[in-house]
Amino acid sequence: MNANDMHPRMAAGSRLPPIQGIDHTEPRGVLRRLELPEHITNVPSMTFSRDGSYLRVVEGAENRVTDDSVLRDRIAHALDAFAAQLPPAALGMAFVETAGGVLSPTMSGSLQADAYRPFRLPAVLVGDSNLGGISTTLSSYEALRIRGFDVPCVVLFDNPKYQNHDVIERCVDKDTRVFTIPAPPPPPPAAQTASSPTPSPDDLANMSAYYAAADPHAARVVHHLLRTHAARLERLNHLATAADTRLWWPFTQHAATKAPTVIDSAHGDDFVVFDASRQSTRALFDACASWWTQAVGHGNPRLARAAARAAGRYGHVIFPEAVHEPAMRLAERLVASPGRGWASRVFYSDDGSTATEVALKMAFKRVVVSQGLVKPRLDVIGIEGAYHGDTIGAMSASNPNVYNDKVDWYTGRGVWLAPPTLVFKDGAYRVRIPDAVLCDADPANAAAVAATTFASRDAVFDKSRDNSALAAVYRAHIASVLDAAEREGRVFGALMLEPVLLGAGGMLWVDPLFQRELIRAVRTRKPDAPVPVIYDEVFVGMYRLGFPSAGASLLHETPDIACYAKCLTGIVPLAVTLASEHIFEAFLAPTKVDALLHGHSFTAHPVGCEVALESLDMLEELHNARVHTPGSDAASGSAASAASDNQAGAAQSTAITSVWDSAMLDRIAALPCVQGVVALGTVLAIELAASQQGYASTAAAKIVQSLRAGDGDAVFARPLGNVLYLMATHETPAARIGDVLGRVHSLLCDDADSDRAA
Ligand SMILES: C[C@H](N)C(=O)CCCCCC(=O)O
Repeated sequence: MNANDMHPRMAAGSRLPPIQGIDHTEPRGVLRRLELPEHITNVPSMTFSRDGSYLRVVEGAENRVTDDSVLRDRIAHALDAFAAQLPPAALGMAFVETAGGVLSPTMSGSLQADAYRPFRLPAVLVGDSNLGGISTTLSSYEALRIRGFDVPCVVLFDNPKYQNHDVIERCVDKDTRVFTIPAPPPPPPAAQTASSPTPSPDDLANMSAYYAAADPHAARVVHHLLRTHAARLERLNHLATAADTRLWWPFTQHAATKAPTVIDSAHGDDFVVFDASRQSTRALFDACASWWTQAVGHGNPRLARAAARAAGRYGHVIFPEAVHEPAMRLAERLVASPGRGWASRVFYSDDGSTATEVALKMAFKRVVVSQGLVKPRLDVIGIEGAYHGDTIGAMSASNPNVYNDKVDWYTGRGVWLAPPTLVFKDGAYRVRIPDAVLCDADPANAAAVAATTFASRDAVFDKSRDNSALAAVYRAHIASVLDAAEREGRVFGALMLEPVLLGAGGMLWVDPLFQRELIRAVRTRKPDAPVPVIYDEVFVGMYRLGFPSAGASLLHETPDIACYAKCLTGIVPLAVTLASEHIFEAFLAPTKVDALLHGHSFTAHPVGCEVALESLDMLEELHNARVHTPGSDAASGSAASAASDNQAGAAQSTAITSVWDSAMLDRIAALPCVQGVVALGTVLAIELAASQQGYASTAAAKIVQSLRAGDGDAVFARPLGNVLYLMATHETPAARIGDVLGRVHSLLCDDADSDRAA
């Protein structure tokens, strides 16, 4: 039976046998299953035997593939070579065969399932029909499923003695079929094979007869694989065509949407998206870190296993007046870092918005109790352009802006200060000071401070700036705004800020000196009952900028309350609000009604807590690796605060690093179409010069679309108006970051040329 007996369009099949790195010729070389066209004989360092069924890996150092990416490149090369030789519109079936078991190590020491995961090829699991085979088969099965593999079928030899397929069939998921194939005849006695390595004519005849008999069974498996493949294509096409008719996307104008991004899976830095025009998938670099949540890469098996073990142990359990290990261990971990030196309590909720809602309730109660107020109308002190979430309470802590302009219930409840911001442009870090701030400057040095620049990122964060003229200008401005507000009878309930970087507000780098002066001003206004300081670190926390707490490390001030989410887990919704003991004590009273009557059904869900613990482990390992890598930026030490030293132990005195290549940043920042660049930690923001600034601008839309096109270097980014921002993880290879930056630079240049030509 040859290939197109299987499927009218099936032209050929190929088989890439396992890579064991040893000389491997199978004496029973009669497995002539799928003929390979003559010209596919030599793929680098892989030699197909003439009969096309075997790969001979010649012993030799150059062939010991000890790097998974090299291994994957070679397999991709072989598969592309096979696909390329198929007649147009013909269907081929290629099998990449592994050996030694799903979790056996490759040359690099990684587990096979992890090494092949980026391909996420549908897995045909060869089960074990012998005693003990049910457990080995199902363990392998679960190991594949937990890593996100589709396993359309499990195939095992029929063994009437143990009937393993029966139990296996009951235990696999509904999208997996179990097939049995007649077992081959026993091999000739060992003596015989030892004396003559070539198979005896009897054995050859037996095996050929066996294969002929097994063919219909094998054909059933191949038909099933073709059906599941066709069904998968159908589902992906349905996603592409129907998504826009059923889904209601957040932050999306459906009237203006183009074809949706059909994400078939994700791994490492990439989405694997379905390209309906080619009926195939391609990789797309997730430069949005899936709304700023990704820090250790997609499809990470350690996180998947953490979720599975907690799901298995607890599922979900109620939390009020209860405790479970993951929640307790995580709370202790968070109080130690980022809460070191100030936090004592952890309140769990579901997402950034709810974490900031909880923070506001905590701060307001503290003020009411410490200042003996009764039902006051409280205002937050905040920074213009700040974003604290999409729930109405969290929105009310932001000044009127594009995100709340169309929200009918929105009532801004605060006093907001226009922030001085920084960009890197033309070789220097330039402070952009709003007129509102400058008008409080002593005219003598207004001009001087207005043109403040810095030669290095570290200099911007240096505490020695506290004695600068600009600090005095900031102090004067802050005092005048807060005095004016209090004269209007405003009562402050909290200072709430996103340390260092306003995310949704346009990736604005706020002058850390200004935020520090604001914190100090608020704390010294009523020293006996200071207004609580809230750090909304939902975006910038958890090493997004390179530190567990960006505020503590880069502003050199610790808060009273802080919120974390996003990178805390990376794969499941979980948020925390950390608080210091004096905040907690405001809720202590004989009556329940004075308690914090706020709680979500899945508060402190064990899956989220366990995943967060694993995520923190990885983030700290990556951080320590960065800090201890000789010659890395992180190792050189700098303006990051002494306070940070008390954050997560001694290792913390590190420089403000950026994963983005500084030479390429210089070139991008020098482009006329670029107003400025901000590169902090894993975040890069490119502010495009545009007549319309801000979220409503469409200045970055074109380059975002261009970036998504292409194969091999396509990039998924989301604009914030005229700001194109990109995020990487702490694991993203420098070469990949270089490719992405190169692509952005060339598109910006093309854009500039086409604008000039227009
Ligand atoms: C998802 C979460 N609400 C968040 O942090 C998003 C901020 C706003 C993003 C605006 C956008 O991408 O269009």
